[in-house]
Amino acid sequence: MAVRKNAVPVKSEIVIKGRGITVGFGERKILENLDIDVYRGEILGIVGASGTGKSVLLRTILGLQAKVAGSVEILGQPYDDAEPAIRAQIDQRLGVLFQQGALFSSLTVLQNVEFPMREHLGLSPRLMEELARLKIELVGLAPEAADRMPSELSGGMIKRASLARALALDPDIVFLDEPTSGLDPIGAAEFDELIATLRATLGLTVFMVTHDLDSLHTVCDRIAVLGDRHVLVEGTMADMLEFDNPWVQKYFRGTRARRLEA
Ligand SMILES: Nc1ncnc2c1ncn2[C@@H]1O[C@H](COP(=O)(O)OP(=O)(O)OP(=O)(O)O)[C@@H](O)[C@H]1O
Repeated sequence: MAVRKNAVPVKSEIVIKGRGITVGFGERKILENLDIDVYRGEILGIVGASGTGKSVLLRTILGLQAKVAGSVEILGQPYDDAEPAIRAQIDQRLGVLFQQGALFSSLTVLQNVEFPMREHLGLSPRLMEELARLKIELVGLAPEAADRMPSELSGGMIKRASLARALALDPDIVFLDEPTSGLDPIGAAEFDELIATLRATLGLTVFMVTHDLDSLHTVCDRIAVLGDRHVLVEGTMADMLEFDNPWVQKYFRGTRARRLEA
């Protein structure tokens, strides 16, 4: 299924600005003096060899991982050292889909989607339920899925339910950690299609950690490659193909990549 990139982002407004980010565990530095910009409306794919720190970067931007040095601005405001009230305001504009979906196993899909609404919005139960059901529909789940427990869902449905929860507060930016991992190729392509559609219709900015070359080809406007503890290269797929680095060349021009181009 061909995915069209409907909304071409204008490279003007930076919505995530990371500068000099350094993160270490004990003596071991995972990220060092890393700079990153994410532009409003774009789908940015973060790639890199296993263990290069992609998830650590995502967690650091979100303030879930302590850094040794550096700063993070989100939506034009300092985020990492913001007052709790300001930070809570920014948090409401962010949605996150963690690698394993991370739904609350003891809550139904509906209750999972309602969870952030209950935390942040003072809505009546009826309105909250209506909104949550809309989000569930938005991500392509059947209405009946709302009343299922996470254990009763397929991998693809879990991803969609998690995305519905990530969208619960109408975020400006969505963070996705390997959203298509564990999905079969058709499920993965459908998920990519969903991301592209949501970006086009809701104007989302998407920060996506992925190993999925299909996603990089079909939905990402830009790609940032992590390596040697920082962003080795960032740009379009065409830029990746031109970049003179053995790992980047092998990754983007290797057998699996060539199969995609065929
Ligand atoms: N809490 C932690 N304590 C110690 N080391 C950690 C911790 N979290 C991550 N690491 C280490 O940091 C490095 C980067 O981890 P990270 O999960 O960000 O890698 P990744 O690039 O996302 O990998 P993958 O593609 O395999 O998911 C790894 O070596 C990992 O073992």
